[in-house]
Amino acid sequence: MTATLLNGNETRNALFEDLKARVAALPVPVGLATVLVGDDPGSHSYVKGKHRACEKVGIKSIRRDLPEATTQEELEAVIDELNANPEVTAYIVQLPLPKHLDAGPILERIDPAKDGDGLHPVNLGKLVLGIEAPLPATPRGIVELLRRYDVPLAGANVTVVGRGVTVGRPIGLLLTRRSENATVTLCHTGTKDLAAEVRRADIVIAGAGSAGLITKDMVKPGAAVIDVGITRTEAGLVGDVAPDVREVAGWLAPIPGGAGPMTVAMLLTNTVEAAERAHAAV
Ligand SMILES: Nc1nc2c(c(=O)[nH]1)N[C@@H](CN(C=O)c1ccc(C(=O)N[C@@H](CCC(=O)O)C(=O)O)cc1)CN2
Repeated sequence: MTATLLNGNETRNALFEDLKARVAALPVPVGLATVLVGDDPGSHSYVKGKHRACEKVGIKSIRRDLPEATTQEELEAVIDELNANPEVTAYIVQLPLPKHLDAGPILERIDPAKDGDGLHPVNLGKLVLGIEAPLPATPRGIVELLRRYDVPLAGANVTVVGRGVTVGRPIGLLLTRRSENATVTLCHTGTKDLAAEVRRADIVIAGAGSAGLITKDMVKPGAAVIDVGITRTEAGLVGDVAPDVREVAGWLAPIPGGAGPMTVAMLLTNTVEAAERAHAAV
């Protein structure tokens, strides 16, 4: 068996076409801002990708690039400026922040109505309560990808590996909504038997950031496997999922070309929805 590839690049491009039409139909300009602190090459590359995507869809993009030595107070001042800036429909703070900065109070300071990433505590709370709000971009992208490829979700056993705030923690909240109806197990470094948890899953979502962690022998034949654990090596990008998993999986969202491009598509979707909501409110 060779897995069907869940093609995030193709799906993102289709979503961009839809977003382009929605942006053109809005009588108000749409603006997405990014805040990037420091010199991490990966973060620089993701932010660049977000601005390139804005250009494709017709969204004005605004950059706030700050030096590594930026203080918590200086970063808070940038957040306050973006909250007040009428050109900014939504924005994100690129994660991870340098170690001397505390991401929690920064994310909390973002105006929840301008939260492009859906990571503000109020918006995560709304997700728990089933109230409409911006959704975390990567989890939303994963659900969209699974849906577009007709991967059965209702009643599926999903094993998530990794408890990070951008993927592992929120993905269970999306997949256990009534509309998805999956059963989710969240695994982490304290999990006693990771192989057993992965082996019984119909869907595996690997976001631990540990290269090659999920091996062929751990995957149930025919399962859907979503790789979101990027490690940068000299040889290039390596995912959490070993390459030969595609020989047993039914579906595979690989790195690169799977869930990653969907993250950007969903960030732009959150931004357009914020503009539509703001316009409907006037
Ligand atoms: N504020 C946020 N920070 C981070 C997020 C996030 O959603 N919000 N997620 C990741 C990084 N990320 C977006 O910011 C991201 C990761 C991967 C991709 C992507 O398209 N990956 C490509 C490969 C790209 C490459 O060559 O480097 C792929 O998988 O095909 C886009 C965005 C952490 N931080």
